[in-house]
Amino acid sequence: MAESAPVPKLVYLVTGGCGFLGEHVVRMLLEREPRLRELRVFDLHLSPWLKELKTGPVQVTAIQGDVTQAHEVAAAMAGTHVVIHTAGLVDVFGRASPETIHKVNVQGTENVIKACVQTGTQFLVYTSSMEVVGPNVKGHPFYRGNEDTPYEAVHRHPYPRSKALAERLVLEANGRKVRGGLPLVTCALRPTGIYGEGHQIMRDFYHQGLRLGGRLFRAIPASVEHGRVYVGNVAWMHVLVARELGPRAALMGGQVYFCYDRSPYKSYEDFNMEFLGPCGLRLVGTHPLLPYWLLVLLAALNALLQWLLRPLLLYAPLLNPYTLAVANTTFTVSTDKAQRHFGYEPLFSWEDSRARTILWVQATEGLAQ
Ligand SMILES: NC(=O)C1=CN([C@@H]2O[C@H](COP(=O)(O)OP(=O)(O)OC[C@H]3O[C@@H](n4cnc5c(N)ncnc54)[C@H](O)[C@@H]3O)[C@@H](O)[C@H]2O)C=CC1
Ligand SMILES: C[C@H](CCCC(C)(C)O)[C@H]1CC[C@H]2[C@@H]3[C@H](O)CC4=CC(=O)CC[C@]4(C)[C@H]3CC[C@]12C
Repeated sequence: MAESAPVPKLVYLVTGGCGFLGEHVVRMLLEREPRLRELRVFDLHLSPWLKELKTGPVQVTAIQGDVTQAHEVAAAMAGTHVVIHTAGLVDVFGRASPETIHKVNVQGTENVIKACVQTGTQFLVYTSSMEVVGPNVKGHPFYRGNEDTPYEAVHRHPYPRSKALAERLVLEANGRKVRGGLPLVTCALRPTGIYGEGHQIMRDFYHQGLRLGGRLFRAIPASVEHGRVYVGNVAWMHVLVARELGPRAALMGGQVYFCYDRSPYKSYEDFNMEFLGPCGLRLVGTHPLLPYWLLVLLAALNALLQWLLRPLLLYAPLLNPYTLAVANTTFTVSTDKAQRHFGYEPLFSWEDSRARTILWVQATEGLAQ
């Protein structure tokens, strides 16, 4: 007898579902999670493309809400089986205050955990970050590391600090009893630098290159490798983890997984050129054009200007002491933990990921910045 299709019965909620990663998670769930009955998309700002999704067989419910408001989170989560918590304030440029970053990333995550307990949501997938590990303030390289590689994780910047605190809360919550008496099963995914369709910083570099007459200038030595992962593969990992947390709770509960695929190890700038090159940009210099001490000085000057100008305007350039340190420290992962624990294989090859990203950069040409 032919096997019948599974009856869709699960309700998922994606926080931050209108963000760069969140949108890919939402679309991936609709494409590849046959057990889905309803998908709730929770975000501070709802995107217009959500309307297009409302015509399919899965009920898509858009919920405008704020993760820092416990009652809004609890109301949105009532009756959900799985929550994928991607919402966060991704700010390493000094746009938001450290307090706001903490509030959204840590308190927001606390609210999600509390809501799981209160409403009986049994599965929580948290989008953490490689930044939870490093690079640390000492600039130690993390070369082809995995989830068990010893590394001195010391953070001073509000963003990695907030992600580390939030991740700890999520992992500690594993096993806590939720409403109805079942144990909460949690796990955290740590993407390295995500790239792909919708990546704002890639778009910024592209427009910067266009303004500079089709050129970008090398600032970081080509020998410094930076881990990158395609957004579609990160989304796919979230979908798989959410699916497997139930059947493999004993193995996966309370675990962390780096998000990885077969994107090549390269410096941040050389990697970007994989996409920006075919779009007509050129990276000038085989070595950094400015000496490192001068970049350090410029980064410090930017930080000072940011502080001085704050009462008048927001000055938040890409170069600051923190971004320079991250870009200038080798951080790459090499692991198969996700494959061993829940059968993850990248859904998109490097060639596909590259082609999709190039098409997207080309399509952004001429768009307002
Ligand atoms: N972009 C990257 O390279 C990496 C990102 N991550 C993590 O992935 C997650 C998603 O990041 P991206 O998609 O890049 O950022 P994003 O800024 O594009 O998306 C974040 C989403 O969260 C929403 N959000 C922010 N504050 C909120 C609040 N108070 N209540 C409800 N929604 C709120 C935003 O409106 C946005 O739609 C974040 O948790 C981030 O820390 C981790 C590693 C790398
Ligand atoms: C903006 C940086 C590159 C500019 C370098 C300069 C000024 C010399 O040209 C980006 C270099 C590395 C990026 C970060 C990294 O990919 C890890 C991240 C993980 C996250 O969770 C959030 C984003 C980020 C911190 C990412 C941010 C931009 C860079 C610092």
